[in-house]
Amino acid sequence: MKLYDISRTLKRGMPTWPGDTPFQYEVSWPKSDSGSVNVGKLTMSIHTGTHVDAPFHFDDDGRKITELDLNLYVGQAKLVDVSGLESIGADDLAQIDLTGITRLLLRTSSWSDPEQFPETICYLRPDLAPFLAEKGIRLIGVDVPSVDPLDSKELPAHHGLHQNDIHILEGLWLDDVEPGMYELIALPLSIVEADGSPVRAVLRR
Ligand SMILES: Nc1ccccc1C(=O)C[C@H](N)C(=O)O
Ligand SMILES: [Zn+2]
Ligand SMILES: [Zn+2]
Repeated sequence: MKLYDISRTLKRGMPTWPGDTPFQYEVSWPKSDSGSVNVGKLTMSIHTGTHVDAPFHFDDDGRKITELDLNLYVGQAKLVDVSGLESIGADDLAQIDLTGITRLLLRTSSWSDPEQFPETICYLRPDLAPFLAEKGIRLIGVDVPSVDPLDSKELPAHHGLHQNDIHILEGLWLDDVEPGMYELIALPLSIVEADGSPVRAVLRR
C-alpha cells in the first residue's frame, strides 16, 4: 500500500518561528573520534516543520505531550481543500460532510514559499472549534505553522480547540495529496515535559 509523506523535511536553514531556535543537525561525535560510529546531535524548536502542539504550549497548566491520547494520531482522516480562503470558520465547512469524521486535515495552500516563514497564513476563526466538536472531530491538521494568525498573542483558535478537546497538528505538507479519505499516522515522540513534538506524518489510502 502506498504511503504519502505529508511531513516537511527537517534541514538546516529551514524556516522557524521568528526568533525561535534554528534547526541544526550535526555529527557531533564522528566515527574518526569515537572509533566505531557517527553520532548525531539535533537542536531544534519543537514548533519546526510538521509537529503536534500539546496544550502546555499555550497553557501553563495544560497537558504535556506524553499525556495525550495516542489513538488520535492514528486512524481514519478526511483531507479537505479550503485553498484561497483568508480564514476558516464554521460557514466555510458547512457544505462538507463530516459525519463520522474524527480527524480533519485542512489544505489551505496559504504557505506559498516553503523555504521562508510565511508573513500571513489562513487561520481558524473562533466559531470553528465548537462546530467541529459538535461533528465529533478530535484532531485538526493544517498546512501552516499555526492555527491562529501569526501575530496573535491571545491564540483564540489554540485555546478554543483545546477547550473543545480537539488536538492540533501543524505544518503539514499537503501539496502532493488529493483530498479524500485516508488513514493518518502522525505519532508524537514520547518526550517528558514537552510542549509538543515533531512528527513524521503519512497518509495511506
Ligand atoms: N514557536 C513559537 C515561538 C514564539 C512564539 C510563538 C511560537 C509558536 O509556535 C506559536 C504558534 N502559535 C504555534 O502555533 O504553535
Ligand atoms: Zn506549534
Ligand atoms: Zn500551534
